[in-house]
Amino acid sequence: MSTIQPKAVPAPALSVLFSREEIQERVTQIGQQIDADYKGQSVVLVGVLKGAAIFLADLARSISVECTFDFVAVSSYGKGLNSSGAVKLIKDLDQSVEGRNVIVVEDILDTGITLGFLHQMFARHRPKSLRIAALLDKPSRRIQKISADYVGFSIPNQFVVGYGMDYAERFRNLPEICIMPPDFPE
Ligand SMILES: O=P(O)(O)OC[C@H]1O[C@H](OP(=O)(O)OP(=O)(O)O)[C@H](O)[C@@H]1O
Ligand SMILES: Nc1nc2[nH]cnc2c(=O)[nH]1
Repeated sequence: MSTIQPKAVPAPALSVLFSREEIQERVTQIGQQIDADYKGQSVVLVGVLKGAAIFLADLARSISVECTFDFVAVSSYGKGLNSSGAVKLIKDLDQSVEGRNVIVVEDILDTGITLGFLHQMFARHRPKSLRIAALLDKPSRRIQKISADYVGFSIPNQFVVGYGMDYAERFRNLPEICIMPPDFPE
């Protein structure tokens, strides 16, 4: 197993869970699946900031059906490893999605609280269709009953960083997805 050593501070190494090649291959496959599912139609990719930004950027370039982007932001986690359980909308959609094919793009589906909240909210906008693409899924952590239509990888209960995902806002720019050791200093 390969590791990444954070440079700024003396800290434990991060072990690589998925390499950039593995991620790219899976994102390409999801893009092909979306192309097949929405052939001849257009989609709105709605990214959930900030974690999904990099996945959305790669996924969008892996699909060839007509697509537009929008972004929402919610707050739920703060800076630690555990959810507060409360979701608040910080940034709403810029444009109406009524009658559109919406794909909500998330980096990770964990307790399901964030996507449960967003799914309910988007359903009220009466889209033509509403689906979820989550790069990572941690089914063992689920509190809210929700599943993604497109899943990159199903993973066990480990806190991960990289490819958009952070620990206290750090490591979002790692091209790999790495496991954060529980004793990592804040
Ligand atoms: O299924 P859940 O338990 O709700 O967890 C998933 C959410 O947690 C992360 O967001 P975070 O609040 O860390 O914000 P970020 O996207 O800005 O990193 C992730 O991006 C999801 O939005
Ligand atoms: N960065 C990060 N955010 C999360 N939010 C819910 N689970 C995770 C995780 O494993 N990593």
